[in-house]
Amino acid sequence: MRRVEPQSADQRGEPHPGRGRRAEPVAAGARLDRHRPPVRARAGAQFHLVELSVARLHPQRPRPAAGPHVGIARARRPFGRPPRAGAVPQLGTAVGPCPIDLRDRRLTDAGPIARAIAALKAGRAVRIESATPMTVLSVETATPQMLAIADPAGSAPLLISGRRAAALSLANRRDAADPAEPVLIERSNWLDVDNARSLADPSRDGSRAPIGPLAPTALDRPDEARAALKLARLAGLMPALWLVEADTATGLEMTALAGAGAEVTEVARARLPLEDMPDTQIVAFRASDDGQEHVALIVGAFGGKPPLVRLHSECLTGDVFGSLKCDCGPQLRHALRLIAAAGGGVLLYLRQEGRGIGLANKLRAYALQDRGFDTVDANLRLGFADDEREYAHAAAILKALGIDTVRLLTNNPAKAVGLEQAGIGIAERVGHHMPANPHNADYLATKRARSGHLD
Ligand SMILES: Nc1nc2c(ncn2[C@@H]2O[C@H](COP(=O)(O)OP(=O)(O)OP(=O)(O)O)[C@@H](O)[C@H]2O)c(=O)[nH]1
Ligand SMILES: [Zn+2]
Repeated sequence: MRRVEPQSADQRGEPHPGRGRRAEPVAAGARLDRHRPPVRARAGAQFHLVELSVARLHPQRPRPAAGPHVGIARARRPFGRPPRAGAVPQLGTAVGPCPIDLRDRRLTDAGPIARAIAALKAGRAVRIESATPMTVLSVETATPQMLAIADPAGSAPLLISGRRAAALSLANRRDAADPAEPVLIERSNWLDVDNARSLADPSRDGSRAPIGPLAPTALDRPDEARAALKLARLAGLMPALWLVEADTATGLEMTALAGAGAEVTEVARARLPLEDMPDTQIVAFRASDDGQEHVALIVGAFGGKPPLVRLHSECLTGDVFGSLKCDCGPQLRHALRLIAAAGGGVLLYLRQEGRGIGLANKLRAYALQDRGFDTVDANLRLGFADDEREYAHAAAILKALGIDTVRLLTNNPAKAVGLEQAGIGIAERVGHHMPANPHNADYLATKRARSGHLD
């Protein structure tokens, strides 16, 4: 195992104190694949996540050399903890350098869910460890070779979301036709990697030759199946997984814990003068569970009454490219102007692209909209709920900034409810309407008619 040498201790007090300081050797026996005690998942079930490497699944293959690793700084007093009342950093306040407790850690020592997400995206198997473990591979990313290694008997069934099953007209053939419940489809010899992908991908619904018969079968581990499908969503993948039975005795490569709660850590802060808002700071927060990096823009100085806060969900197409299909770009810029006009407040830029289904899935939804589906039905057809966003990270960031009650800028009551359930008081909901254009008028009407958005 190769390790980057620690830097000398005399760097203390220099502009980046602590970086590389006091790196300690890895404790004897410390291994990536060590088991840690389980923690209670938010849903109430106890899971570990285990990534299975090709090397472990296929012992004849030579193991790659251990990669280089460096120490990663960790704040002694996590920034994620709320500061004292009245101690909200104001503009102009120097932030940092902060005391850091440097542990020697692998760069891959990210949150457990983050590692499982990376594994699924890379086409590797992830085991959801519980009393009845479940090992899955993404239908979207697993190669035929990987599937053959993880499932040499070729018997792995296909796990899809209940909503996708309904779109495939399988719902009425299940015991419980609850769209939130995953569905397991029996393996048959025609169900190969390509056919499974075309089953999962609604853009191929109209073009693929009929495939089947599809035989839904009993699902004995619904909690694990739901957790696995949620992981696929967090990875921005289609909700379809191969359920493989790998050798659990020797298959461990990397152990992680799921459901560690919604902790966030402030990782960087800087001034970011914006047009007409020179007194703005940008703060990056990293979530401990899925590793997602969210951003807070602190505009002006706020204090006293509950600040005006906007939770903006990432929309690459609208925010960056100025897409006319939605109202995100104008909403983002107008929210900042409103916050500045109110004397200060916070905009959270949350990495919830596509209402929580990820960019590729949102673009799949757009392709369905090109074929006549509205924004809600497109999500359902893909196998997702209309809105998959959660607000625990947003609430944790607000608390880290010393905010526990807000005036929330939104037309979406579900957003206010979600934030309130995550522990933030809503003193007032402030409407946030943008004029419609010919390309988004139907979209905005659908959100009012079907998603509960207020006029
Ligand atoms: N899945 C999907 N996501 C979309 C679509 N159009 C925009 N989005 C995403 O929706 C999110 C913005 O949410 P909106 O529903 O416009 O607004 P809201 O946040 O619910 O409500 P407001 O607070 O009133 O703006 C962003 O993450 C966009 O990427 C779409 O057609 N399908
Ligand atoms: Zn948008």
